[in-house]
Amino acid sequence: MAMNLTTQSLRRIVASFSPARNRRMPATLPLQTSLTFYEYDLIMSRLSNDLERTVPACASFHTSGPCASDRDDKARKDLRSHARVRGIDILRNPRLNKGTAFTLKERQLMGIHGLLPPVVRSLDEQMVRVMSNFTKRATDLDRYIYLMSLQERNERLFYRVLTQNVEQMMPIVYTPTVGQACQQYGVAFRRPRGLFISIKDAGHVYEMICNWPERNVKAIVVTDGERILGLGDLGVYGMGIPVGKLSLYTALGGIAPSKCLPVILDVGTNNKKLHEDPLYIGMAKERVTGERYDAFIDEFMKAVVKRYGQGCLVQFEDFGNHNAFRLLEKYRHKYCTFNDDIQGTAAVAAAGVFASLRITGKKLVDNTFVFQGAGEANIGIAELLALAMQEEGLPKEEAYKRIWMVDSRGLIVKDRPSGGINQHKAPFAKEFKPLTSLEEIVNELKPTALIGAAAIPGAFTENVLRSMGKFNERPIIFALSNPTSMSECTAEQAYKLTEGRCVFASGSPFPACTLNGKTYYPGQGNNAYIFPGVALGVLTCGVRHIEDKIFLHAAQSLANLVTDADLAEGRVYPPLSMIREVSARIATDLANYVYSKGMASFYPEPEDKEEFIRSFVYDTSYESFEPETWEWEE
Ligand SMILES: NC(=O)C1=CN([C@@H]2O[C@H](COP(=O)(O)OP(=O)(O)OC[C@H]3O[C@@H](n4cnc5c(N)ncnc54)[C@H](OP(=O)(O)O)[C@@H]3O)[C@@H](O)[C@H]2O)C=CC1
Ligand SMILES: CC(=O)C(=O)O
Ligand SMILES: [Mg+2]
Repeated sequence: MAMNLTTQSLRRIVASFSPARNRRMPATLPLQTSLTFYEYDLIMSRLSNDLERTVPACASFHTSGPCASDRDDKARKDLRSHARVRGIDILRNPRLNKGTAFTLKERQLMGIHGLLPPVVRSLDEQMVRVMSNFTKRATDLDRYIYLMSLQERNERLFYRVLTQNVEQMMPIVYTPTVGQACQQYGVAFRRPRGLFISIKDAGHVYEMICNWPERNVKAIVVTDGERILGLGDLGVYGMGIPVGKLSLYTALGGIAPSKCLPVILDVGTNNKKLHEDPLYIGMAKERVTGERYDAFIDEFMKAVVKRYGQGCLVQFEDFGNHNAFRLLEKYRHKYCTFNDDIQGTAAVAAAGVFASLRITGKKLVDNTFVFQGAGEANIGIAELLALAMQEEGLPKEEAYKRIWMVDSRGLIVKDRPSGGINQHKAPFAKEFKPLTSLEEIVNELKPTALIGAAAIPGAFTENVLRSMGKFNERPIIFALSNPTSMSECTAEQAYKLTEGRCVFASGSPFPACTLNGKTYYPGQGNNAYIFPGVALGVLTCGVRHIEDKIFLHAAQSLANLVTDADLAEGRVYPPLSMIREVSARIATDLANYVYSKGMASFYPEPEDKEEFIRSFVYDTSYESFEPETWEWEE
């Protein structure tokens, strides 16, 4: 039963306490409440003690009882924090701070009256000020720094701004600007955000994780900074990526910020420029590799489970190729984990391909794919497309036959004189002559789809694009490399050189492009369409191991959300303005799927999956700290 905590009922609680504490009694509060600071403080500390006793660290995303919903969890956490924090410290705590939105009564109760300008503003009014400040900044990097400082100051306002202006904000907190911010992290750095664990701390990783103030973390994005977007090894400067990805966990997936932890594992950097950078904030030494590296990652994974439980999701992000695949294999059946660059990217690209088929009118198996790049992203996509073809009844070898890959040494063919074919590339190697130029490869193979993820800017040359237009009525061209500076071609080049016939998507956003009076809206083929929804589904349903079929399912779910109107405008993804809804729908579809396959561990199985999923979505409205408005279950 919900109960309103009135001054009267609070008084009753006070009466039941022992007034043994020796405290100064301040003057009674003005305004409606007649509680004294003494009474108020007593209640808060009593609540704090009770909560410490009664709110256990949740074993899963949601447990029964006090953590039944995110909102309850949050309200209790606010109470706990509130109980300990008073005065100026409230304003310094981004999770509690509401800035000028604190009411007069809250200001008086919490000891912050006079520490803010006298005006009281609503969240919407605060947003107007933020947007005005945001647009006045001279560069995107300035906007990034501005938004990060807002996140440090007032978390709810930050997320309200982000969720209500996704199209405008995503290119700043995410690709491409986050790439620039990482490159200049030494300058952009203001306050540390997330957990920095150095290999020098090996042996103490658990204790360091325990230093993180949140006790109910459910999602970690971790990197070692070796392959940050297509920008290479940025070492600890890569911390911008877990921070940015987790902002999207909350803004797009609705996972509360208190449940998210960004981590950078500092094992050094092989980027010589950083060794000489006086502003570098990490270990300016060559990367540690081999057994010591592996033991460090193992220790990290064990420490995560020890601190946050087996259900804590660990998303590997922007690891170097040589570690990404083997760590995925090592941990995928042992922990709740996935590699976003391999599996998340696979799902978003496959979804784009599935949606494209409605334009080209072809079946998946009727396509010939050429992948430029045979790394994490493209191997992931190729494998998932091969799996999708097998699901359509094609034998595995036949599926691989339709997929051609190109790496830094050229077309991947059997017994290639230049070698370099590892176990991930081998299934795609063909009996064919070795070719090195992409133009030549496209002319020989006449692919229906060309997918680039090699971080070679301009790799889709004029000749390549024209050839794609010559061989196909509706060529599929995906330029997936990030950030924008690494893109294989621009949207404009792709549309112009194929007379507006191509089906185009890019990893980083490109503006709409008008050609012969028709406007095309290029879709953003970025894993941001996948990981927030998958994470939400996995965490709420208690999925322990994230199989590839989950990503295939997410891809199909995303493709199904593309409308005919989207396709008519040239989009193979729903518009970014819909991405929050998309994430909730993917999570709901996943919930249905994982329960039907026995992959969920949260029981009893919720009847209405959509309502179940949506009940966890983080609410960006402010919590009231006026005791009269509190409600909780008895
Ligand atoms: N849109 C999205 O959602 C995502 C985009 N990406 C982007 O994809 C890009 C690649 O990432 P990832 O796959 O993880 O990186 P990897 O380092 O794992 O792979 C890069 C691949 O590119 C190949 N390559 C390098 N030079 C050339 C060349 N001249 N011609 C052809 N191939 C070449 C490499 O060849 P070799 O094997 O011989 O070294 C390797 O196979 C990045 O820009 C990244 O930002 C990544 C994840 C998600
Ligand atoms: C988008 C992403 O994950 C990448 O470019 O690495
Ligand atoms: Mg990535």
